[in-house]
Amino acid sequence: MTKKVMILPGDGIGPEIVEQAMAVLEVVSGKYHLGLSFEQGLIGGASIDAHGEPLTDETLKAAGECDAVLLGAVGGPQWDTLAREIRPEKGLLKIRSGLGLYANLRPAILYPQLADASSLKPEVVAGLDILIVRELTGGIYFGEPRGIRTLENGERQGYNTYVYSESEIERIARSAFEAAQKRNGKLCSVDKANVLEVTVLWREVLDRLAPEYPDVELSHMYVDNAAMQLVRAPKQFDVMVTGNMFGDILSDAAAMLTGSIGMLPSASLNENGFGLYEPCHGSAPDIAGQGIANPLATILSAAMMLRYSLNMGEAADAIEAAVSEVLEQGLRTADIYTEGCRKVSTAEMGAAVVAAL
Ligand SMILES: NC(=O)c1ccc[n+]([C@@H]2O[C@H](COP(=O)([O-])OP(=O)(O)OC[C@H]3O[C@@H](n4cnc5c(N)ncnc54)[C@H](O)[C@@H]3O)[C@@H](O)[C@H]2O)c1
Ligand SMILES: CC(C)[C@H](C(=O)O)[C@@H](O)C(=O)O
Ligand SMILES: [Mg+2]
Repeated sequence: MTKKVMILPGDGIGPEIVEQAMAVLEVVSGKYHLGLSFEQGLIGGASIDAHGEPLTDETLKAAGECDAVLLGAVGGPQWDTLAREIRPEKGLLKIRSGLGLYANLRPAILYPQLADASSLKPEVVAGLDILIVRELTGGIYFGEPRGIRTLENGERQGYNTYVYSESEIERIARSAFEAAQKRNGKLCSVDKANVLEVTVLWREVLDRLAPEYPDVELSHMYVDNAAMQLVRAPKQFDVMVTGNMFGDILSDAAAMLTGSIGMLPSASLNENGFGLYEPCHGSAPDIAGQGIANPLATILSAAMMLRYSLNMGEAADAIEAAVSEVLEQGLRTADIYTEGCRKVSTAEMGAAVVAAL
């Protein structure tokens, strides 16, 4: 039985890090007889250059017909001047929305070997293991109307709409409650219910569902406080659930607690468990082409793919153990480098994970 993975390397460091993750997948596929096969596609600027649009309908369809998708990153300054509709990031939004990938799981886990690389003091982050559950196909990212209009006085005005329907809130809330049940039974919902009606409704829906999950202790926090608490005392959190934009911002902040954004993987799932897997970071144009990007977030995303979408938990465990092993050996890409360690390139890090497997 073969499983087909759509590979979308994207732009910037995307192809560099995806190459390492594929090498890791090929090794585990052989070792654990997983029968993985791969199909390559274009997304982001790479697709704009080839087809004039950031994701073609054909690639979207092909991705949906695979068993899972592994993505690098999209975007870069060379496409910034294009019309808003054909920006590379639109390809990412199109695949998330087109495949119904509303549940974005972003685990921020501190590998103990990286305690010194964290932005916080080792004693504040030791043992950190947070799961951010971010709603990914709604909220202000997708709300209509949106655009830039000219007012009667000739001034231009930009506008977006922050909307969530009850059903959208309910399904992401259930994903978060269920995740909390599998972990430590603690769920913090993050909103701005002191100001925004859309998140008053968000809070109401969470409260309404809470009795169905008596083993989960639900709390609420305003997003500004949550940002502060994340960098003050992050271990108070276990599972956090929030909307699209707050989740985008909080997960980048959480990344630094683990040492680097280059360590944060993600899974984006639809209601059937079909998923797209990608690092939380972007295409890092400032270091693209230098061979120094950290491939571990992508490699860990590949592990999440094996676990969540392909039912290959043993191989996922092996990849995570191999990542831990290379960190134990003192290998560090530049972003997680601390004194006394050995600085390695993207390719060396990938090869070390393969060797550890
Ligand atoms: N999922 C995605 O594809 C995604 C996510 C975020 C940003 N973007 C896009 O990427 C482009 C650049 O955005 P940005 O600079 O704001 O964010 P970014 O995440 O690309 O980079 C932010 C900083 O983190 C560093 N960094 C990121 N990933 C790294 C890695 N694996 N190893 C080492 N260092 C790493 C970069 O060098 C940079 O200094 C933009 O076009 C943006 O829209 C895409
Ligand atoms: C590139 C952008 C559209 C994307 C987002 O905002 O979701 C990115 O920042 C992310 O976190 O995956
Ligand atoms: Mg982001």
